Amino acid sequence: MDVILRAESVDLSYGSHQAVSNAEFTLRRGEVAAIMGSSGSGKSSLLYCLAGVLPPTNGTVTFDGVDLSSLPDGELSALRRTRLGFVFQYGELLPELTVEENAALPLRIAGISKKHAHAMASQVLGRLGMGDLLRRRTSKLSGGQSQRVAVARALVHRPDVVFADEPTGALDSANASAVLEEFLQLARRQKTAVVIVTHDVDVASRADTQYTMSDGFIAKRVAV
Ligand SMILES: Nc1ncnc2c1ncn2[C@@H]1O[C@H](COP(=O)(O)OP(=O)(O)OP(=O)(O)O)[C@@H](O)[C@H]1O
Repeated sequence: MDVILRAESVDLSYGSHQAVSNAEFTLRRGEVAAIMGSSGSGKSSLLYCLAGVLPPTNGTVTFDGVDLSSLPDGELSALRRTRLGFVFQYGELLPELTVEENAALPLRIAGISKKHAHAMASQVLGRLGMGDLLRRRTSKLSGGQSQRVAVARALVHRPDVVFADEPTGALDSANASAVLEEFLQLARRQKTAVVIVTHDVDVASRADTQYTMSDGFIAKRVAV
């Protein structure tokens, strides 16, 4: 399988504090990688570098053969919008919009017609068991339902890579497990690679590759 994302000798410092040191990371198309480690070990910081959200202090991140630091800001934002997806712990939906409108947002921003965008969103939402709630405002959803909408929004435009930071951390364990299973199944089905930051060993056990961070270093890499 070809490599979609690669980090080489990546450091990230916040002022004098070095949060990531000399990270080497390779992600193939369709691969699921988990990043584990104790609180403050640098997991989110590494994820932000990989996602092109924060530029590394040293080293390079290459997406589909392109060094992210070589892209002007506008091109980097466009790449993030069109080829990447993001899921966070609390979903971060727009409460005034419906389930369908929230999930369709990446397509609408890309200029796709409302009709087409909503058709694609409702298909993904259906796969996540949300087909009966398309017109509900997201302020009226349970935590598990909200997280499914966040997953649908991250996958709807069939990105190459989805970055997920503790995506089910706000859910109870039964709900977390169900949402995660659906998320990874759908990602694998559409060959979207996933980088998932998690504290949960069960979550990491479903990945193809597990990275463990300690004090900013990748201490271990295991192919499951
Ligand atoms: N914006 C920032 N400014 C300064 N220091 C930061 C900033 N963000 C994170 N840090 C520090 O960098 C280190 C790594 O933080 P990071 O959030 O990447 O860890 P993490 O492993 O994701 O932690 P957690 O599991 O608690 O979310 C920590 O010592 C943290 O305090």
